[in-house]
Amino acid sequence: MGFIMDGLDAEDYDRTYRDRDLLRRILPYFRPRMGAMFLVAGMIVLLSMTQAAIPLLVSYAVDALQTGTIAEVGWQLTAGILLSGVLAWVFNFIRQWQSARVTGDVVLRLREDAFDAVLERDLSFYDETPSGKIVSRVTSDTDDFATVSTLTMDLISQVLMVGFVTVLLFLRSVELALLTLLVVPVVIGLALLFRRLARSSTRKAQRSLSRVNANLQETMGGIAVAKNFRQERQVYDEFRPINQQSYQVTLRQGFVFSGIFPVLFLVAGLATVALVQLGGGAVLSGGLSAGDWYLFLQGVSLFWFPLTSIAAFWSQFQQGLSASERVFALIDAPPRVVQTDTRPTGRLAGGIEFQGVTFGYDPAHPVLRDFDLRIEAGETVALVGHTGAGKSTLSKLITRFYEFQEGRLLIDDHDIRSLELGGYRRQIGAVPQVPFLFSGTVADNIRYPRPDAGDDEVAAAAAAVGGGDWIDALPHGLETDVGEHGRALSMGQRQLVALARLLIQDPAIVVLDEATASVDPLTEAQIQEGLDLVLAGRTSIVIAHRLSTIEHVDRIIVLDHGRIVEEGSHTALLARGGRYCEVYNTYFRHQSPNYRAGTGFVAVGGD
Ligand SMILES: Nc1ncnc2c1ncn2[C@@H]1O[C@H](COP(=O)(O)OP(=O)(O)OP(=O)(O)O)[C@@H](O)[C@H]1O
Repeated sequence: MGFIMDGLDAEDYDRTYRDRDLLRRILPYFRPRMGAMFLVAGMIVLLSMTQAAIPLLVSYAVDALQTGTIAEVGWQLTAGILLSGVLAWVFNFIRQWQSARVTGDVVLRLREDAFDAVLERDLSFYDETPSGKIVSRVTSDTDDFATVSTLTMDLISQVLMVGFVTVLLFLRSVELALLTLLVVPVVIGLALLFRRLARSSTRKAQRSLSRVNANLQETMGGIAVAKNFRQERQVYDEFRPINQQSYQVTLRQGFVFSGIFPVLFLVAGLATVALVQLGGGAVLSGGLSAGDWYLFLQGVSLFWFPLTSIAAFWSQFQQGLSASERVFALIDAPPRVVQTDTRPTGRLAGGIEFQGVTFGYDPAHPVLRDFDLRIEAGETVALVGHTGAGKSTLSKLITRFYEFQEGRLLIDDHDIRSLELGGYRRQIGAVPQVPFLFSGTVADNIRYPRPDAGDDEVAAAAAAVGGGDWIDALPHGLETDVGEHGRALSMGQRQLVALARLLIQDPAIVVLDEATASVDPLTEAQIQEGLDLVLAGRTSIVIAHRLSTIEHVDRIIVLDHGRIVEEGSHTALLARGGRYCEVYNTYFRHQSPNYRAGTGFVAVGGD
């Protein structure tokens, strides 16, 4: 079938499934509802039979009119038509109801699996895939897949109906049946032509819509910056042509979709004219009864409807199949971080050793080459270096968010790949520059790593960080709502919450990316106190941005282009006058209370 990635650029993990494989992936979702599926199939057969019975009964009535026997059989035929109508309604109701249940169940489980797969993905997956695209796989793609199941059931019902009508027509008159069948190639030709037009216009419409979504997402994400620079007009001007393009493309799609039915009806009308003409002549010459003639005229429309709807929904059908392919590709994407064993970690001491590690986000362009570094258990290490030096990369390998290509990374002398990942991660406290807070209260956020932590524990952790004064500044203390992403708290407060959260987690290793955003001196002092408390007794790797941190750590590691160029204590490195002094002059010196602009650079005597 060669499914096409309609409207979405292929991602790295996308794959093309053979029809057989796709079917094998799809079927298990329907299996638990087999009973309901059989019921639906039964209803479809019965519905098609009762629907085909109505024109048949009417044709008998027409014959009875012609032969003058209507008075005798009229009421029976009327009752038959009424009964068929009622039964068709009942069968259709059961069919729709049951298929809605089946489809609903399938989407429910598919979406759960897709969401589960998303949660299991490595961090690299999130770096590489725009979040909007992941969301659309879990939501609209699973919906599109549901459309396929509904359409498949409709399709089966319509094909059955065509089958019944064809048999009926042949039973009544082989010539006229063949004449009716003559229009089939015409319809199929038109359907194929339409399929091509519809698919191309649908794909364009999807793409233009995803451009609108992407633009909206970016605008909302950067709205503060846009407002700050008073760029609302420019943002609007950028949005307008994208929106207009979407309008034009959707209009074209509407034109194509609305164009096909009049054309198909025209062909149906021409076929009906031919049947009226030929059939009417046959009735007059006595070769055909009036009832048969009526049945054939009805047959054309009974025939026509399924064929046209198969044509009309073909593109939707394909779209749904490729949607299912996208969802399964997401579920089946192989993890990059692979553990070779599940060694229980117990309580880690926290020793870390990189042995000849080579790593690149893109393996062809390594960020770290043959990298060696040993961090003793309980040591506090500051990583410094210019932007892009590889500081965050080191922390991402320690947190096991990324897989390295060569070398070994040892944790307490055990290969990191041999550890039970869940247990290991629970012992790693990672704090990003801008701590992420989830919607809820301050207390909820502090409790996040250990939901069973009692109120006392949470209050004690909050009070321990920075002396706890910061809690008094919150309108409702620990019960203050943090707002979306913690926006209702100041940057300093968010950092304090993150530190209290770390106390509750009680990790053996802390990986902390210090905030670059400056906070007021009081909060700064509170954060410093909090840090001292949180880092004590743990192995800590701090991507340092504050002078007070680098002055107090056990060892500073200066990175440049993924290599260690210097290491030692703050005073020793300053005395050496090497690369550290450059970094110090650039990033830290101005934070010193003795700093005067333009004076007092530390002499750089190194390379
Ligand atoms: N997700 C990513 N995908 C591809 N390349 C990346 C990714 N993250 C970082 N890099 C690249 O890896 C190199 C090291 O980046 P890293 O983030 O480790 O630097 P850093 O020292 O932490 O810088 P900064 O202080 O600016 O955060 C850079 O060249 C960067 O472009």
